[in-house]
Amino acid sequence: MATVAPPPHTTPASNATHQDGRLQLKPLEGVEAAKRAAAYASVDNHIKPEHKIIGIGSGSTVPYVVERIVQQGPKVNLHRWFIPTGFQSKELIVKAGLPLGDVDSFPVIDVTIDGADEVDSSLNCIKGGGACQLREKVLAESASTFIVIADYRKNSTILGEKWSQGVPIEVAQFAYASVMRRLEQMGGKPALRMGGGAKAGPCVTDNSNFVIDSPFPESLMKKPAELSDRIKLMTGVVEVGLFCNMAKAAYFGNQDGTITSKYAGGEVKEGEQFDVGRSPMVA
Ligand SMILES: O=C(CO)[C@H](O)[C@H](O)COP(=O)(O)O
Repeated sequence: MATVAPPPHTTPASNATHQDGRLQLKPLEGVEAAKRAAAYASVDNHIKPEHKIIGIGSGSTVPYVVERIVQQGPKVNLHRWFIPTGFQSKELIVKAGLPLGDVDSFPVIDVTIDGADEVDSSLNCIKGGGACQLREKVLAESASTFIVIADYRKNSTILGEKWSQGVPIEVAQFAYASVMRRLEQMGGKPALRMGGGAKAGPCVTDNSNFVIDSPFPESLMKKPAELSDRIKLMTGVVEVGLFCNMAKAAYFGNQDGTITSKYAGGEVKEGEQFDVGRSPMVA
């Protein structure tokens, strides 16, 4: 673990207000409550005081990771650096008043925690729903420990079971049409991701590339590592939103408030109670 000096300008945001030793949190229910529980559990189990370089993923579940890290307190956070996986992730770190680092300065990361669009029974993930998969995969690979968090909607046996939008594939703008054609030839149903109402034309990533989303038949999706390698070899493909054999653990928040956790060795813990109101135990 790197030893780092506290940055002079950073003052971590204050913790959630405490009353009689318990956190006063915003009441949540449904999917948001599930996301928060998964995120809190992942931080409590994997972000320890000795962890100084921390990768922060992207998406709507990761803000709860940052919230839980802030609850660990400025004493420990002032001696850490937090590495973002894109613009949204950087803003999360800065607005939380946590020390912002970059992967150039800290190429070796202790722990990266990130969301996922879907996770299979072997912890292979579809990622890139927010078009951040390139930087996310760099930080996932650079981390000694990569942890995935999600709500119950993402917990699958085979990829593609619940996430129907397809595998997000970041491509060079110049090459998108030829990659689309190659993906069709291998059985995909590719679609160029558009910018949505806010932007006429395609979605453009933080790296100035396009994203193609492509579902594939189950015969291909049940061997995600092979599929990822085939796609990655196509000229013009920058990164594939399949994260295979990378996650050490995945935490899912359930509808009933419990947590399901899956581990790289195959262990699964179902229905564990998790009390989000209990303040994190940080030495
Ligand atoms: O890969 C990602 C962005 O590219 C996100 O981590 C993934 O889309 C999950 O997002 P959310 O937490 O909002 O479900």
